[in-house]
Amino acid sequence: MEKKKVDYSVYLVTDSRPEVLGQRDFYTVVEAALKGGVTCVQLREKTGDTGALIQTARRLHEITQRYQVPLLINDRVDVALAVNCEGVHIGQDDMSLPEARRLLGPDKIIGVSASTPDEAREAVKGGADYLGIGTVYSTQTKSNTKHILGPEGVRDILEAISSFPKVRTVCIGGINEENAQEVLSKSATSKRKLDGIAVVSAVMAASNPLDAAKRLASLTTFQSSKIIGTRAMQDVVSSVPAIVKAVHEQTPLSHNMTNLVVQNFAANIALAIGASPIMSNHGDEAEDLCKHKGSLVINMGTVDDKALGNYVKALKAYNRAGVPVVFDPVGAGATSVRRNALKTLLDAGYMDVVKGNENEIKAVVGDSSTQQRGVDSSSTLTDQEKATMVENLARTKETIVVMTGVSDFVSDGTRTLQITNGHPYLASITGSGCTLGTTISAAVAVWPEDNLAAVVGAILHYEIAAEIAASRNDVRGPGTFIPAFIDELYNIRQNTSKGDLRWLQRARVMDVVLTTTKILRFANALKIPIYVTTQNRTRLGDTVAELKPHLPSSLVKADLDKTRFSMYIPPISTEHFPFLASSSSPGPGKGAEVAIVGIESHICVTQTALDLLEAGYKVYIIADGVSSCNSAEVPIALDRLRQAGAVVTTSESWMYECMGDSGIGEFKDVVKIVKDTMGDTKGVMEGLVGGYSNGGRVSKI
Ligand SMILES: Cc1ncc(COP(=O)(O)OP(=O)(O)O)c(N)n1
Ligand SMILES: Cc1nc(C(=O)O)sc1CCOP(=O)(O)O
Repeated sequence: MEKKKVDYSVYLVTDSRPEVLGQRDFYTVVEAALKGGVTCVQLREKTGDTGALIQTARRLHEITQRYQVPLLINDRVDVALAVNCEGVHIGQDDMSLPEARRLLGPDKIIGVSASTPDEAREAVKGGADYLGIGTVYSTQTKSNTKHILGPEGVRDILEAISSFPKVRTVCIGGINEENAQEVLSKSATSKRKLDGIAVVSAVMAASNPLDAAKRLASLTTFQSSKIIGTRAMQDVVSSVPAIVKAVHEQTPLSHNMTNLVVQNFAANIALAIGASPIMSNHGDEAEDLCKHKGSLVINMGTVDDKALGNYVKALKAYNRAGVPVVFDPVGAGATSVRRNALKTLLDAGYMDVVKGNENEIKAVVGDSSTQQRGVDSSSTLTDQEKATMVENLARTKETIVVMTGVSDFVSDGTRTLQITNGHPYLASITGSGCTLGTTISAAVAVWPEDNLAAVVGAILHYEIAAEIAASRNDVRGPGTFIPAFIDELYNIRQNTSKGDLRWLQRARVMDVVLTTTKILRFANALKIPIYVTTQNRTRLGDTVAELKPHLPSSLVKADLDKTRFSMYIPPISTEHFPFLASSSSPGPGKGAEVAIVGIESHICVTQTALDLLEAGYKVYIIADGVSSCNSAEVPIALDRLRQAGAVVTTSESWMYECMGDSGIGEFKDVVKIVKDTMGDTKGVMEGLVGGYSNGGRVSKI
């Protein structure tokens, strides 16, 4: 058994104690686990004399050999030598690694336990073949565990050994069917991920060890490259340089099954961004190609029956290998042939990213209201509707959805971003949408920990290159744009690899405005007056476009530009909200309530709230509707305002407080708003739990 080829994906560590095994026969249980798909076995016996241990090891080795699975002995080099099995696993307090290597020789496997980055570094430098990284979660199986690492601690260790690509890694401690995928995906870094999970009780104590092993094997094989969780938009954008650099350094294989029109262009784009393209439309080749751990693009631009069969074969092969697939349903709504092809492909497997223009995404959703003409990209939806469509689709399909257009919308079902980079020349050349798919494929291949960030990175790389190319003096139209575009894709990745990130200053990414939209829809339903201000409009920009449909003139009582940080400026302060204690002018009256949403909680929101409180008003701060460029400012500002007498609450809580009674006529409308925005609210609130708000604001970088 060649040690380099050992599969560590489902690593069984045995335990023959009755509290784990019950009355069952030890060998029968291990053999059932092997039948279920265990790929490596460690004999771990903490008691008993050496003679008995050698006997057990010898018998177990006969079994594991039949399944061509390596047997390793926990702690005991002497026993491994006596039975001539494949190797040992040693802990930090056991025989030293150099001594074990001296006794076992270069061909035997030596695994070493690591619970810190230092221990891991030392073990890999000392020549360990694999690391057992633990303890991940608390466990009943081992009493003297040191640190509970969680997936993040495992990730730190993987990070620490990123320059040792040959050493293999498994995690151990409390791993089971429930948490296996989470650990595998959350611990992955851009450079490496775990090679497997090591379990004791999840198999040894399972009522059906064969099925338990089978399920664990399927979880590790289908290790998805996506993580659903909420991070601030800034986190997504801050990963972009590392993503572009990772493509440059890792040269991932981008396997394109694409239409005849763009094959050559797609290969050139892949090379320009640093990927390694292969244009293979033969489904049977996928089985070999997916082993390179790159990614697959299925672009159904010139689909026919034969092509469809090939796509299905390739999709299944990549899914089996857990390697990402980017799907471009070109022209999906145009003909019944394409609609059927779309259905076949969606039923055949899992797509990590679905990318299309508005009509194509509508076809994926199953909306046949628009008859698509060819592969055109006409638009009937508002930005808000597009954002909602990609978000809902991403949530139901548990994938990343990209809707391209003048603005691109990207969502993982929780985080929804709008990107407004690019240049009209992209719409004047053939294959620009298709080759964006190629660019995305390279990014998701190197950035498994966050597919959304990978997709955003790819879009920014692609669209900013287009902007820079279009602004060059030598570009006079779409024809001269193409070579300049390829050059700029190349320049961006070269510059990024040298740390020059000036290109990224052009990024225009917005978190789709979540809470403020909800609050405005609510204000519309209940006819609550709205006051709008902007801070130095000419320099910092107008109120964001997404909010405009929710700002009818009948409700907007003031829309002012200001330089003062507080919104409490004339005529708001003089006519609408006069100082209650001294003013005799008509105002909303004592006890009138004002809810505040908006940006820079520690500046404008704070100053406005303090002024209104001083003037005698009851002030609600909608915590999930305020933000700051520096997220650490938000909780400090909210604390201060709470102490000053403001009510700090959530959008939903405020809305129900305003209504007071489900008997009111508008109640049904409000419930609909709450339901429509449930996903947004969840995402924003998860951000808040992390200590800050990223909702209700527009952040530009
Ligand atoms: C795969 C794997 N990883 C870690 C351990 C723990 O080994 P060790 O540190 O020697 O502790 P004991 O379990 O032997 O007390 C392991 N056995 N296997
Ligand atoms: C053998 C072992 N080593 C650990 C470490 O942290 O190094 S935890 C552990 C026991 C793992 O058992 P279970 O999968 O039943 O939780």
